[in-house]
Amino acid sequence: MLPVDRLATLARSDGITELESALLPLMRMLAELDEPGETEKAEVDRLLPLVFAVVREVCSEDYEKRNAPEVEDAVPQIVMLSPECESLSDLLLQMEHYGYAFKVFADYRQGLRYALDNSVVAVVVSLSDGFSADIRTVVDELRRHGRKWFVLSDRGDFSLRLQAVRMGALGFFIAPLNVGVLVDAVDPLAYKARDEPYRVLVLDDSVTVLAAIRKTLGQFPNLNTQVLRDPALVLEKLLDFTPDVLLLDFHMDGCNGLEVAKIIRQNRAFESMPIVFLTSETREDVQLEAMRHGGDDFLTKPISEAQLVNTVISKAERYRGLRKLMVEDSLTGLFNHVKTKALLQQSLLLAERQKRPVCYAILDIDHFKRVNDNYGHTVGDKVIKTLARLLKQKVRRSDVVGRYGGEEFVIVMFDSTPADAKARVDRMREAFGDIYHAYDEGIFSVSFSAGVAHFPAYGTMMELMVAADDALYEAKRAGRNRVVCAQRSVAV
Ligand SMILES: Nc1nc2c(ncn2[C@@H]2O[C@H](COP(=O)(O)OP(=O)(O)OP(=O)(O)O)[C@@H](O)[C@H]2O)c(=O)[nH]1
Repeated sequence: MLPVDRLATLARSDGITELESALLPLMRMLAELDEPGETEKAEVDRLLPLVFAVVREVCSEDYEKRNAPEVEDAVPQIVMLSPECESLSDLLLQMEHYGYAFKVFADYRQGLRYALDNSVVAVVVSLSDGFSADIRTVVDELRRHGRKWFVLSDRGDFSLRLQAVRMGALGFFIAPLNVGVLVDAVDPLAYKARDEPYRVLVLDDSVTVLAAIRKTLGQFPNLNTQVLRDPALVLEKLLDFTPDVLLLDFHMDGCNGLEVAKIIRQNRAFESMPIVFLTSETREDVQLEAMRHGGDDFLTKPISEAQLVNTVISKAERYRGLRKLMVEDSLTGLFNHVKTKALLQQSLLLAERQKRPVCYAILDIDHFKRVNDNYGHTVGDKVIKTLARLLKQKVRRSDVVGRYGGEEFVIVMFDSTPADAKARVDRMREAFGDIYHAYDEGIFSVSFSAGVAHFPAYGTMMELMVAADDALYEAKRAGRNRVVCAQRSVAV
């Protein structure tokens, strides 16, 4: 095997698709050669810099960071300074179910030291008698060290609220502290939206153009740029990289950008992905024709850096916004039905390729009609939102969690065995059952039932979904508040 072929095989097995794509033209050329002549040597000289550029990118720290395996986030911590430790044990348990570690200190100085020495999301300071001198010192220190803090008080008069605001309190709770209110206040601090860089794919057969665009866009940490020279690999690359914008050369060897755009648009998944043509074409009729066939914009070569960056960011931003609206369920912010199914399909394709297991769970809140009938639709909606938040906090980053409709949710767990999936969904079920939901006159709790099915034991998406549904039905029939696994095992 030639060294270049070996390198490509390694790149493929390690999932470094950029390197594999960069090596392909070189391998094709070498495969056809007996004796390299001057033209071939010149071609090798032309292709090698691209390979080296990819190797440099792959070896960079940034690439490692982007491709690093997932690390589970640490459990976010809330510190409570309150003389009434015992009465807070229930709140402590409830906060744990919402995914928080909750520490209570009766000794305010000790609590302060803990909050300063550890990474805490927020501190709740209980005032039994307004802001005493001691409490003032404590909150001054919290403020000086940039810790976020809230007041908990049994009175909420204007003058006390004013003092709290002046001392930098982020919020004011009236005792007894309602867990839902506390979670609503601290969630945005603990789970700041992760701003993933926009993904930009550039398809151009000129190494010089690719290198120049990569260099310009590479200066922006909010852009993750990958390049491709071979149009034949574009669909695979789009599936793999799912770019937010594609920069597409208008004139390439063997085919033109318009034809590539038409092929891309024939795939539903890429119907609305922005395509920006890179061209030296200035004729209006050609540009209009290209727009008619799915182009969104033109960048005329030579492209100014400012114009390139502005166009890429504005197109990617709009597409992300649009996609968010299209894929999210409006009540819970989870993936909606259509998107969840698409992601399940994607996970199964990947699992098949990589010979890895996937578990699919379907969850349904028990006797939810009664919740609506007894406490009202608004309270019912809150219960749905609470379960959504709990699931979001309990799943791994690689899992997919979606609202399938009504009071039904699904979780797709990649690389998960049935026993592992069942145990995890069971923990979610227990946590959900322990949560108190509030209505006008008191509190109540609810449970959910779930069915879990395993791929490849159930080898198609339809089989998997039907098996999980049947298992859910079985869980309901057996008395609810339980998780049932579909029983078929993998043939060895
Ligand atoms: N509040 C609220 N209720 C909803 C929503 N979507 C569906 N529902 C209600 O959810 C209830 C589902 O009830 P059923 O499917 O009969 O089942 P169930 O009462 O949950 O009983 P089991 O599933 O057999 O345990 C219906 O009353 C729907 O009106 C929603 O978005 N908000």
